[in-house]
Amino acid sequence: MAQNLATSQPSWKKLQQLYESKGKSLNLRQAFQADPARFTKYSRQFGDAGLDISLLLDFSKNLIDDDIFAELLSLAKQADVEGQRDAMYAGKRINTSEDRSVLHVALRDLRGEFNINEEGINEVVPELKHMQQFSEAVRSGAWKGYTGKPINAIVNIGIGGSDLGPVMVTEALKAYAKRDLRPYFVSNIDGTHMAETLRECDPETTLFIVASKTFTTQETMTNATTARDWFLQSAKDEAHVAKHFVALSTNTEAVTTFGIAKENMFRFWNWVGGRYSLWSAIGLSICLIIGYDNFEQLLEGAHAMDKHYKTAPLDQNVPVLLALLGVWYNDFFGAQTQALLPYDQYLHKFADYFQQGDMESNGKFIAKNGEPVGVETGPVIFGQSGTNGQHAFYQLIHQGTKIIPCDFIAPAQSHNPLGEHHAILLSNFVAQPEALAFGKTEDEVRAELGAAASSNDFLVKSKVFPGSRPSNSIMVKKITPATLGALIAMYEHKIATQGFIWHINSFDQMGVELGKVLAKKVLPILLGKEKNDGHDASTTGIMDFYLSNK
Ligand SMILES: O=P(O)(O)OC[C@H]1O[C@H](O)[C@@H](O)[C@@H](O)[C@@H]1O
Repeated sequence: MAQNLATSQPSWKKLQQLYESKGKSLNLRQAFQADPARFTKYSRQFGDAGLDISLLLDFSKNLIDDDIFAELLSLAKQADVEGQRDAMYAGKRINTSEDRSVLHVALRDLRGEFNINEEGINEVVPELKHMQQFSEAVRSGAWKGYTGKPINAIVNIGIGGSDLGPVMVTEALKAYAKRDLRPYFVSNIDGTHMAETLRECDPETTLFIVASKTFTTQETMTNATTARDWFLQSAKDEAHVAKHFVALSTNTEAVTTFGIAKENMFRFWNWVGGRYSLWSAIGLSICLIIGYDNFEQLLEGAHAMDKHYKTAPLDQNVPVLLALLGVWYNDFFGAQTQALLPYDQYLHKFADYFQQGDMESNGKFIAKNGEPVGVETGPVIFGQSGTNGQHAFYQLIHQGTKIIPCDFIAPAQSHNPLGEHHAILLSNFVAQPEALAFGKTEDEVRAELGAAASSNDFLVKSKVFPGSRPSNSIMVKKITPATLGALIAMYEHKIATQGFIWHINSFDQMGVELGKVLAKKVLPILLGKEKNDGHDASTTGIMDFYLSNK
């Protein structure tokens, strides 16, 4: 099995040589001067006329040339990205540690085009119908609270994948939101999160959605119990819970034990990973806020990207190209991070969402064969909506000592075309990658400063931008539900492709377990039910401090 490790691919060694011989010193000014066709060569478009999706990926400002690009594509071939991708679409149990198939693509395959055969697949469309009926009843006011009033606040109680997707998408598609239905998302076990939310809610008009794949997550169960207690303080009668609490889960037994009726449960299946679950029943809050038809458009947009990823040749395949460029920096340049920089205020949660999407998927040190992976795996994802990031951390991206590959993302059309705002926003979206790629030389700085340059050499040096700092520019026509669906699916497939190359299992998340187990062990000490012993000196010291200060 060792031959499956990324380092055993012949192209891995060739890429190392290419990095040494020219990658690390590649100069983007010279590359663009030498090749007038560079943009044409290193950009791709993805579109779907029916869904009105147009997407441009310009990857010409990357530290690649034709040899490097060809070798990256060979790496994808040698790592059998296509075979692993096909196994995913075929419902093979590619999540080998948990012996599960990985079928979020099935959630978006409403017409059964992928012919996937797995338990539960036939229930996808009926479950969507259930979501449609329920969301329409709530939105129209036909669904009434226990005193006969319509619902005006939705509180989604969930964490991780049962929170981040709905939060990100409802924010991203706020332009489509029903404004008299206020969305809240309570995730943190910190009582403040629930308390502050409840302060703004009325028990007579609030709908709680308890979202948890497993329905055992401590934060979610504790928050849901607190919400139910709060509700019952007013409603008194447990029979009213049915009008105000619904559950999204794979665990019917735990849902009914919690007291939520079966008909108020929206199901999904264990082949839906938490961080890929916004497309399932976990998306109910999205349906409620933007309406079912828009939710379906989101699914259709993702499906269009799923078809592209499944069928486009590697050198035309947008998620594959993004993945290969990421591997190039992550594994050969030693880049530790990847910045996601959407120039769209509605996408202000995009980077937060893909922190889980990427870091939980690819933060792995063991390869699928049980050996140490031997290469650098997933990057640290961070980001911020433009232009805010520019005034916060871009200094380091432009002039720091680290290489930070950036994805700049922007829509051509704004939902809020106020005066010149959008043109100004886009001028920054265009200028930042340009500045990163081409920089400013010492000669240029001297020419600009004139006489002042000769008296202050440090000033001159401080104003130099080294350039040749890599970025992708991704432009879409507009952030519609379908386009957003395609964008999210694009990154999902990018992440999966990298996992395929690194030969890791991108679909489990064992790394979240140990902390949870230890928290359960120390809780009785913090509650004063057990003595503070049995732990290391540091852990004991922290708990002592807490116990004497609480
Ligand atoms: O939906 P659940 O089961 O409550 O899980 C919530 C989250 O828990 C853990 O942190 C991980 O398993 C995540 O992948 C998951 O999204």
